[in-house]
Amino acid sequence: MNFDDIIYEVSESFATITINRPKVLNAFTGHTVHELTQAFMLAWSDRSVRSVILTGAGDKAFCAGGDQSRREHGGYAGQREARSDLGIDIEALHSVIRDIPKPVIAAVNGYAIGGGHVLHVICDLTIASDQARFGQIGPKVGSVDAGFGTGYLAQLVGEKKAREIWFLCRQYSAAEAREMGLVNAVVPQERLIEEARAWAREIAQLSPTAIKLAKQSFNMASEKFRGVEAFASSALALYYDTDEAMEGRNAFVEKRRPDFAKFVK
Ligand SMILES: CC(C)(COP(=O)(O)OP(=O)(O)OC[C@H]1O[C@@H](n2cnc3c(N)ncnc32)[C@H](O)[C@@H]1OP(=O)(O)O)[C@@H](O)C(=O)NCCC(=O)NCCSC(=O)c1cc(O)c2ccccc2c1O
Repeated sequence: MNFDDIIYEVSESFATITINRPKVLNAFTGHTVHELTQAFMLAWSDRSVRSVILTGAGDKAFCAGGDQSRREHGGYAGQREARSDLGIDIEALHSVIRDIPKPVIAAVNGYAIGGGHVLHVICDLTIASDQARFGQIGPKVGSVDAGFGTGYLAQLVGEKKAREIWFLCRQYSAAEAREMGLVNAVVPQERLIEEARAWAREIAQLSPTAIKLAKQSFNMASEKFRGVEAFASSALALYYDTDEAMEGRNAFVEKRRPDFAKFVK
């Protein structure tokens, strides 16, 4: 199947999905998210695929989140075909990554920021290049990924650390991410994809049914965040309609610091 914003490949026992918008650090639009969801569905139905590797094109970024150049008051422009009020069906993508009964390995080759960070958080396993950078950025650009991006993140790294990640919007190195339990392994950039493939080959030696049951069982403890995310998406659409949220988006596009002072209530 041909895609515009992603590359979908199957070889040996695994599928590799590459977000292919390197000029904008692999930031996603509604169309990108739709294609990613379709690719995961293909991998799900292909019995030769035993795991999925998700990565980004180029050597700078895994994914820098929502494409801010497409964002306007209320959501993402020109993408009203999406079911979500936001113009991006991100919940469908998050759901398919969790529901596909095969391990999803994020191979993080650079920035995993904002909604791009949430994508790797949701993946079952994360292998990071030593050049990778991790962080949430919503409160700087007038956005928030509540649900898996907050609650499930806290399950992984602990409440204090998750709150730090969101309330300070700092970036963390691969070594720091490893230290806080956010990633499984760190390898030199040039070995990243080969390492992810080696993990995929190991998985292919194991019982697919046991893996499926294990994944579904792990998911149960965080299932409540799906409901939180649905509610949060509706809230986010209302927030995106405010001048406060637009100040964050505009500051990024205009390459200046945001000024949120006048929005304190
Ligand atoms: C990631 C960075 C910290 C990297 O900084 P650096 O200085 O190394 O690189 P540049 O900033 O110069 O970036 C190079 C080039 O890429 C463009 N770019 C980068 N990120 C984006 C982006 N997200 N959208 C559009 N364009 C982007 C940048 O403008 C440069 O282009 P030039 O033409 O000037 O060369 C830094 O880039 C950074 O902080 N990026 C912004 C990250 C960001 O704001 N992400 C969005 C957060 S909100 C979000 O992700 C989100 C998540 C969801 O789940 C949603 C769900 C539903 C709806 C919306 C959602 C949503 O918005």
